Parts: sequence; structure tokens; C-alpha cells
Amino acid sequence: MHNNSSSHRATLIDGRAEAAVLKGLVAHEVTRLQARGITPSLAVVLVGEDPASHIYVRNKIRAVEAVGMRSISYRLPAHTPQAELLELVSSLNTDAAVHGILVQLPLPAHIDRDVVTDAITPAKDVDGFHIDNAGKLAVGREDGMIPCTAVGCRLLLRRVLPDLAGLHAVIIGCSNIVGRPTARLLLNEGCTVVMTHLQSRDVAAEARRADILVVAAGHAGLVRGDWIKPGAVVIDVGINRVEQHDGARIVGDVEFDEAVLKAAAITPVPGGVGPMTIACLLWNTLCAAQGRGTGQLPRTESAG
Ligand SMILES: Nc1nc2c(c(=O)[nH]1)N[C@@H](CN(C=O)c1ccc(C(=O)N[C@@H](CCC(=O)O)C(=O)O)cc1)CN2
Repeated sequence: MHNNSSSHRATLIDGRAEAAVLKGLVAHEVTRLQARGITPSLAVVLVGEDPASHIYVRNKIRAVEAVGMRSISYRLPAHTPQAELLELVSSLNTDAAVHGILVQLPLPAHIDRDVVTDAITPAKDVDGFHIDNAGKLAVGREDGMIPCTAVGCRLLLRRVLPDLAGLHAVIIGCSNIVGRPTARLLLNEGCTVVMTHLQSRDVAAEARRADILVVAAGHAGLVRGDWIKPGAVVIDVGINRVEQHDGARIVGDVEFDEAVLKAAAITPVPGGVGPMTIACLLWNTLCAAQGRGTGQLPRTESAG
């Protein structure tokens, strides 16, 4: 995918449309499960008052219910002791009516995120953060639960690049939620993967070599147009709230107006990766209710 014309504008990869297709597929499978007396159920645990987390959790619960699944919501105060949260997780682990468990991140500072995620039964870990699930993915296995945003990034990429094998992928940001699992998935697809992070010497130079650039740095406008190889596909995972004279706006980690003139295809923010994160959570919850890991998502008809 290469275009040198000065009037060139990248194709927009529509995450909302792709998410709608996936949600439709999940809703269909939920109906089939319900005919067998099983209603997939997701327990959502939110600790504290982080305003963005409240919005994400509300959106997740709405999405769960819209596809006919059951949601069970737990809202705990910020001062909840870790031991109390672990007790709740333990009771959800043994509750046969609960198929998936999600603890919204970030957690308050006094709670050890790894201890909590590792307390969730791996088969119910719809976030794919448990060390057993992360370990499976790290050795190239996709039979565990795989983190939702990473799965969403791969689906969006496949929409514009049906064969990823041999492509040079550069990931900016190495979080366990996004950067690392996305790198593993792209490696599984046959990409040559470079992971960059805060200590990387020249991130811009790495980015300029990328056929696929995945940006999950949490830094508004970090990636400028001249970081992008003409014809690259850019997946912007960043969600940053910036104040402007006319109010707050959500922007990504990529300077969109510059990138759109260089890339072959790009995800917008909002409306790109974010909606896919929620749709893939529904898919993972369905898989948990079916007693299997995330696995390969079926190739759906084009959303647009
Ligand atoms: N337990 C988890 N915690 C967190 C995760 C996660 O996958 N599991 N990811 C992020 C937040 N997140 C989901 O929880 C999330 C973030 C953003 C969106 C989204 O749809 N964004 C919209 C814009 C939203 C806005 O306007 O504020 C978009 O991009 O279009 C969905 C999910 C951290 N925590």
C-alpha cells in the first residue's frame, strides 16, 4: 500500500462498524447458547472513583446486556482493602453462574494489580491478563484468553491487510494490556515485530521503518506525520482527553491530520480501537461461557 500523491488521504478504519459486526455475531451465538439454557454472565468489578473507568464500565455493561448476556456489577469504594477484593474474586471464581470476571484497571495504589489478576481463574479471565493466559500467548499459543484491545487491533489490521506475514510491525508502548499482547499476536501472524518503549533510543527512526505502526503510548500527538512511512497502516490506541478553548476533546497518540496524509489506512480516535476493545470483551465472555479461550475469530463480512 503506497501513495505519493499530494492529495492522498488514508482510508479510515472504522472501529465502530467492525465492532457492530462482531457484536452481531456474538448476539447470534448467545441466542444459540440460551436455547441450551446457558446465559453468558460477566461480573464487572470497579474499585474507586476514576471517572474514565466509570464511563468504560458503564459502556461495557450496556454492551453486555445489548447482546443478551447478563452482567453483575460490583462497585467498591477506593479504600477497599486488597484482601476484601480478593475475597470477592474468590467467590466469583467458584460461582458456576458467572462465566467471566473483569476487574477494571487502574486499581487504587494500595492494591497490587498482578495479585488481583492472578487470583482470577484463568478460564474466567476475560481480560486475558492472568499470568497463565499471558504465558500461553508469549509462547505463541492462542488457546487461552487474549487481551481484548490486542485482539481488536489484529481484527482492524486484517480488515485492510488480509495477509500480515512478512510485514514490519513497530509497536510504541509495551504495556501488558496493549503493547505486549499485540506484539505477540502480530508475531504469530508472521510479522517482524519491533517493540519500542520509554528507554528506546530513537523511536521516530523505528517508526519510519514500519509497514504497521501500533501506537499505545498514552501521549497525545506523540507520532507526527514525518514518523510515518508512506503507505503504512497506523493503529492508534491512545485515548487522551485534551482541554481546548471550546471544551475537552478525545485525541489519540497520533497527530491525525498529519498522519492521514502519509498512511494508507488509519484508525480514528474516537471510533477506532476503543469500540473494538468492548466488542472483543463480549467475544471473550462468550468463549468463557462456551468453555474455551479466545481462539481465532471468524472472518466476518466487511463492515464497510
Ligand atoms: N480491566 C481492564 N481495564 C482496562 C482496559 C481493559 O481492557 N480491561 N482497557 C482500558 C480502558 N478501556 C476498557 O476498559 C476502554 C477504553 C476506551 C474505550 C472506548 O471505547 N473509547 C472510545 C472513546 C471514549 C471516550 O470518548 O471517552 C473510542 O475510542 O472511541 C473502550 C474501553 C484501561 N483499563
